[in-house]
Amino acid sequence: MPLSPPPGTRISSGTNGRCLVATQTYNPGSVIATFPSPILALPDGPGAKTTCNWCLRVGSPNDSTKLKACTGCKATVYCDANCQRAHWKAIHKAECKVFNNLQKELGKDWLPTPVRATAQILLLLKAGNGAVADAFEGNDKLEGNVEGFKTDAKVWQDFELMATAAAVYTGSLQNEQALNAAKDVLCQVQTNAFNRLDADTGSSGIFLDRNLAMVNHSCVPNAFVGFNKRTATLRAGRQIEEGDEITISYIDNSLPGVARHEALRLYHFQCACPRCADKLDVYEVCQASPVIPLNSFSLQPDLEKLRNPPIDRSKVSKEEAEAIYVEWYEKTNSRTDDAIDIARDRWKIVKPLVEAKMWAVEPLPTTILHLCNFFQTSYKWVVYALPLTCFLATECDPFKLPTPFEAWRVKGLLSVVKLLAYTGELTSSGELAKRCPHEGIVGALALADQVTMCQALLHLGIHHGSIGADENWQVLVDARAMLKDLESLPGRKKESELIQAWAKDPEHPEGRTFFEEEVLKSVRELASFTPEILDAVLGGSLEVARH
Ligand SMILES: C[S@@+](CC[C@H](N)C(=O)[O-])C[C@H]1O[C@@H](n2cnc3c(N)ncnc32)[C@H](O)[C@@H]1O
Repeated sequence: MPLSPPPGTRISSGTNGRCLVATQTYNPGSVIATFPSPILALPDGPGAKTTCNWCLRVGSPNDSTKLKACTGCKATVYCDANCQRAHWKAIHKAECKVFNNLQKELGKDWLPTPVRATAQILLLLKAGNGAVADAFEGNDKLEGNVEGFKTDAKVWQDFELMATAAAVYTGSLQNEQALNAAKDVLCQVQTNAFNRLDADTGSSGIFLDRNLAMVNHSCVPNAFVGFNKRTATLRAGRQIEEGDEITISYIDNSLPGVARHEALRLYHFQCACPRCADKLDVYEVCQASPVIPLNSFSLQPDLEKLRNPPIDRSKVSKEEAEAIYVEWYEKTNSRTDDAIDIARDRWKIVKPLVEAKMWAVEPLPTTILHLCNFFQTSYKWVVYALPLTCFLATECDPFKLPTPFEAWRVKGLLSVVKLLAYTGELTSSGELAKRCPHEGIVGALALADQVTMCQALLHLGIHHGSIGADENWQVLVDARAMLKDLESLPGRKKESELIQAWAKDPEHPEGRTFFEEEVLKSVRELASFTPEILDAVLGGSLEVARH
């Protein structure tokens, strides 16, 4: 069967191989296509025992609906009999034997993700699955970049081992030709499968759909992909005109060039997008972004600031910024010692970016996020995480990701809500001052209407989350439930009406003033403590408990 591009698109061929082209216009956020029947959708290696192997729901320890193991191999788990039956029919009937042999012969009960994915494809080919044969062996087969992978001796050695393992476990290793076929499949999987990064849980798995795999990469893409269970959705990130090539980013495109090019090595091409060609940093990409106006309904509605960020470029050149990233990564990324010691060493490295106020240039936002995560795991310091999340949501994320409906922007907003719900309780029980020695934070929270703040942030998160993600995204479901609870609180009629008026029309005069006075002002005040907290904690003058 030839490729069948979704309605509203066509497949074209050019210098970058095949690509997907729009045959109609798409507005920012509109769905271009959904892909509900992937060839591969599996959890990461050991995740096979903690994630439903069919619908990919991640189990959690406090989950009331426990995942049940396959009684045959005990190596895969499922939500219920329906998920198990569907997986059995699709692949597990053949795969169950593989896991059984693996346990008998090697005492192992999981396979590394690329090995399991390759094994699944080999089993489906063996069973005569036509769609899989078309995708992996037909005239229009998936790109594998085999010659490219061979040029890196270390990578190729790993690939030979993984392909051999998949061929042995599936009983396909009859001869040299069969081994080469397994290597081809592995290369095709590596080139075309998506890391199914789950914005709820962060846990990933992989996903491969033959038509979705036709979308090429750009570091300034016009579309993005989201995952929900076994379905991928391709959405426009900005306006796409008829005839435009649809592009997505295969990597974290907010990273500096040096890191993006390293991540793209796996795909064997030199990216020639404007971001790479003109060596643009995040601020320059943001300044040129056509979606800036969408931020008028966001926590950074100052569009002028997005167009002219208050940074001092004379303090750090682009080359220096890239060198900072490399030093940060090489010196601290693989360390496993005390989180605070690592964070302090990172702080020394990122200092020039701080002086230049380039808060959105990586690795500065990640350095702040790591400290924020550290605070959140500590009973004594958790309140300090609030200013940091406010800062990330106003000074980092909007510049890194100017599209306000991207899942990570929405998640950033909702992290502020979670912390406000916590500090709100501490404030009303009179515990806040006892728990938090920072007078500025305590004072700001005493004056703030934390319920109104949560309510406004939930409106923002629900509005943008509904554009950028599926309606049943758990983050959205939870946000809606929380908003409903807050809106039913007694004695808050006036506040609720004003926030609802603003949410309906961000230019509503009283609604907008109320949002600016009661929400933005407090968020900005809390965020303003961040540089000083970072300096005190990471500079070493304020001792924090170690883990
Ligand atoms: C997922 S496939 C995309 C479809 C591919 N063009 C094809 O014809 O099958 C990924 C491969 O497409 C090519 N590719 C994707 N984006 C590219 C780009 N921006 N420039 C050059 N090649 C690109 C690379 O060979 C990459 O490994």
